[in-house]
Amino acid sequence: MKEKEFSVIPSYKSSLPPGTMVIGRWNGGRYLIQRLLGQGANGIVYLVKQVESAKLYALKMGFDTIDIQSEINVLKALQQQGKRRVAAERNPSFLVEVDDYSLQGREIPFYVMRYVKGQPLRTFLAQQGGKWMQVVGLHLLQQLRSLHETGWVFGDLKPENVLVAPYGEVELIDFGGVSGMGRSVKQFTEWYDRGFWGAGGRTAEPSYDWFSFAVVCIHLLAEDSLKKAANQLPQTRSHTDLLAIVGSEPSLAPYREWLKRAIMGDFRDTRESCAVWKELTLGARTQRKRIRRSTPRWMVGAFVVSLSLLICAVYLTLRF
Ligand SMILES: Nc1ncnc2c1ncn2[C@@H]1O[C@H](COP(=O)(O)OP(=O)(O)OP(=O)(O)O)[C@@H](O)[C@H]1O
Repeated sequence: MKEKEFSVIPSYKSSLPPGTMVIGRWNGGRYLIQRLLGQGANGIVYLVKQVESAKLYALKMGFDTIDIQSEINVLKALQQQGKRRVAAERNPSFLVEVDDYSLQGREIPFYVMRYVKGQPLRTFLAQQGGKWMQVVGLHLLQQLRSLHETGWVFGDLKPENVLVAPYGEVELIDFGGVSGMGRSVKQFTEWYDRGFWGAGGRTAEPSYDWFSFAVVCIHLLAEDSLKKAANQLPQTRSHTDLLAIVGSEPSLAPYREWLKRAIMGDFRDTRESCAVWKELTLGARTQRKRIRRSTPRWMVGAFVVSLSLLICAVYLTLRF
């Protein structure tokens, strides 16, 4: 697993102020820093304006050349595959430019990517409500599906790596953990790692991502129970704890069948996992609608009373 903490932060790892102009050493691209978007173990991400086009982008400066280069390689490969696919369903131009920036005598590698206007998954659900998991989950699985179908596994799937736009569209960010199918997962985070739960190996395969996504759901919808289970000793901790949470937490009820199958790695492929998710969540929604649409009891009562009064009135009129 990658080392995620730094004891002393050297100046090139601290963020640059807004207004700083980043000029690429090799391509000469000019980007004006607007603000910091986020900072992780691998680098710092800024919102920048490309001077030539005045367009907004996200620019990531890496702390480690090898790490950022492997991230760039994955993005490039995905880009190529995106272009090759007849109608690349998504905008293929995620990666815009790769270059180095000279700062205090150091060459800092950076890449420019599409700016994703969205909120981290946890913030989005906290603001919009847990029910949105149905929509967001499907979009996320569809993203994983296109990744898997092109031979990649996301690996380090966790709430921080998922940005959600206002209508629930999802964008995965941080491709540092993406591994080719069949290789070893190169970056992971304990709770979402199936090895941590003794539920399987760390080979990059679709089931690795299904498992992580299942834990993401449990984390966001039943956090206390997950914390309790994760804090057990490694000898006692196992995926059966996760299955028990899934079986007992009411907030997970709409996803129960999907979660159990994901934890057990029990889908044929990610296409099937999308279909099952869709069926379960759509099923739950139509059922709710049906219940909401059925005629309220008071209305039925009122109708019966009015009908009886009408019959009496007609009877009395005819009689006299
Ligand atoms: N394309 C983007 N558009 C908008 N915001 C972004 C984008 N890419 C990254 N961010 C923001 O920057 C933060 C850090 O980015 P990223 O996760 O790529 O860094 P990292 O160093 O690889 O992090 P980690 O420690 O999770 O490995 C993200 O959590 C997100 O808030």
